[in-house]
Parts: sequence; C-alpha cells; structure tokens
Amino acid sequence: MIEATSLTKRYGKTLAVSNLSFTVESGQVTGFLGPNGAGKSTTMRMILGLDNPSSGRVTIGGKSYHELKDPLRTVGALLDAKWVHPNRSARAHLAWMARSNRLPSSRVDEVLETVGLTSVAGKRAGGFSLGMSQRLGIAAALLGDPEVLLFDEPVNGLDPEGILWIRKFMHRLADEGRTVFVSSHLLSEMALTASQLVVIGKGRLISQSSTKDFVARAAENTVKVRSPQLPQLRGALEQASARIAPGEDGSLIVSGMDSEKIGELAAGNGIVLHELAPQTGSLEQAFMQITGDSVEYHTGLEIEAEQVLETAVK
Ligand SMILES: Nc1ncnc2c1ncn2[C@@H]1O[C@H](COP(=O)(O)OP(=O)(O)OP(=O)(O)O)[C@@H](O)[C@H]1O
Repeated sequence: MIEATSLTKRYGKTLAVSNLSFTVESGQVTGFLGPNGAGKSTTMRMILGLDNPSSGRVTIGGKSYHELKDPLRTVGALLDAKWVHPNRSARAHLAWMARSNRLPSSRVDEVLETVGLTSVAGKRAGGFSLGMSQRLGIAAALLGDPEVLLFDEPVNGLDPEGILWIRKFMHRLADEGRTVFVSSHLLSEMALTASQLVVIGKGRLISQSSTKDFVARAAENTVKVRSPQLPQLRGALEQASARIAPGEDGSLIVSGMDSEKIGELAAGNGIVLHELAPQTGSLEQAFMQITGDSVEYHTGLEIEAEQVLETAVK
C-alpha cells in the first residue's frame, strides 16, 4: 500500500505538488490521472525517494523509501524506458542491474520470460522498438519481485498492440495481489486500465474514487435551456435540486436532470421554453472541464484522446 499525507513539493516558485493526500491499495490497478504538468512524475519520484518532499510524507507499507531495508524487493518502477545502455543486450542490462542490487541472477531469465523477451534477450537494447524497451523496463522493475509497482505514462507512444499488452500485464500484476500505480494524462486509457483513480490538477487532489464513479461524473450530460422567464425557471430548477451554470446568450446549462424532466418541470410551472437541448461531449472533453483551470498547457493530444475513447466505447 502507498500512502501520501499532505505531500508538497516546491521547485523555487513552482508549487509542483500541493498538500496531496491519497492511498493506493494492493490487488488492483490504481490510475494516477492528471493533465500535463499536474505533478504526477514529481509525486512518483518522491514515492521512490528520488526527490525529497518540501513537506508532508509518502510511505510504502508504512515506511518511507529511505527506511526500506531492501528497496528493490519492495518497489519496482518504470519511469523512463530508454534508460538503458544502447550497446548492452537486454540480458546483460538486467544481469548488471541484478548484480549491482544484490539480486539473484536466476531472476534475469525469469523476468525476461515474464515479459516475453526471451527470444531477443541477446540483442542490443539500443535497437529495440519502444514497445520492447517498455517491456525491458518492466522486466527491470520486476527483478526484485516487488509487491509495489509504479509506472509513469507506460503507454505513451505505443501502438495499439503494445498498449493492450501493457494493460493486460498490469491486470495480471494486480491479480497477483500487487499494488500497481500507473500514471496517465488520458482518462480514456485509464478507464480501461484502472479500477481506482487518483486525479490531480496543478499538484492538487481533484478526486480519489473508483474509476466507475469518476467516469460517470465526467460523462454526465448537461442540458442547455433558454426561456423568456429565466428567473422563474431558475427558481424551479433550484427547488428540484438541479445544478445550474450560466451558458452563452443568456441560456442556462443544467446538470443532474435530463431534458424530459426539465420540460415537464417547466410545463408544470407554466414556464415557456425557447430551447431545450441535451449537450453531449466526449468523456475526454468532460475530463478537461473537470481539471479545467488546472491545465498548465494544452498539447493537442486531447483530440487524439477523443478518438481513442470513441474507438474504445464502440
Ligand atoms: N526539477 C524540476 N525543477 C523545476 N520545476 C520542475 C521540476 N520538475 C518538475 N517541475 C515542475 O513541476 C510541475 C509538475 O511537473 P511534473 O513533471 O511532475 O508533472 P506531470 O504531471 O508528470 O506532467 P508531465 O506528464 O507533463 O510530465 C511542472 O510545472 C514542472 O514544470
């Protein structure tokens, strides 16, 4: 289990992580979701003792990374798949890692087998595709047979086959009872991979919940309503506990109530409607809205994300 308590990290004037508290349980995949620059990598580095918190604390099984007796047997991580000597073979790379961390050399062939790299184990890692490099990085993370695994944006840049492989592999690790914590900036990807979500924006916690609940919240549709009797309509909606936000051209954007109910409510109160239009956006658009002000910069990936999502839900 990973537990962060009021975790905070400053880099000069930048508050990269701010008062962040969350828990990651074993036996399931937990997604760490946030737009670019939200503070995911910084948090992961703090979990792994590669960065010290400015304040607060993060523990693995109750201990900070520096307090762990045998860190690699407790926690494994994939942060940067290209972190490997290009002229070394996959086997030599893992053997070197095992030796320098006092792990049994017998693990090398075991983990190569686990990630399906046995047949290319003697080849130069420098010639590996991104997908193969990711697998090698995962093999390295598994060397110490750790209970906790951290993956930072593991599917970035992978083809659909590579994405599917990683997703299945994570489920397998969780089914073995391990704690799996995986970061991503794509809700569509996390919706298919993780059963729990820790969502952050600009270093702050936005929500921690089951993926099902977060997706339901993100996908909640709104209804645009226009009426010449706006104050009366607003009053009736508020009384019926609908949520209201101002829209364009004096319209109201209503959530928590579908268009049929709004129409009936208006009719029941003798209110004239000029427009009653359900608004459906993509899940990824809704996610961008939820994390709204917390986006540091947009990348254009949102469009790609929508396409992935649309394929995923078909
Ligand atoms: N070593 C550092 N020095 C100064 N600022 C940093 C450093 N590392 C991260 N930051 C800043 O902290 C914030 C959070 O960055 P971080 O890389 O943790 O976000 P992220 O959610 O992992 O995003 P991305 O997916 O884009 O890497 C950003 O504003 C970033 O510029």
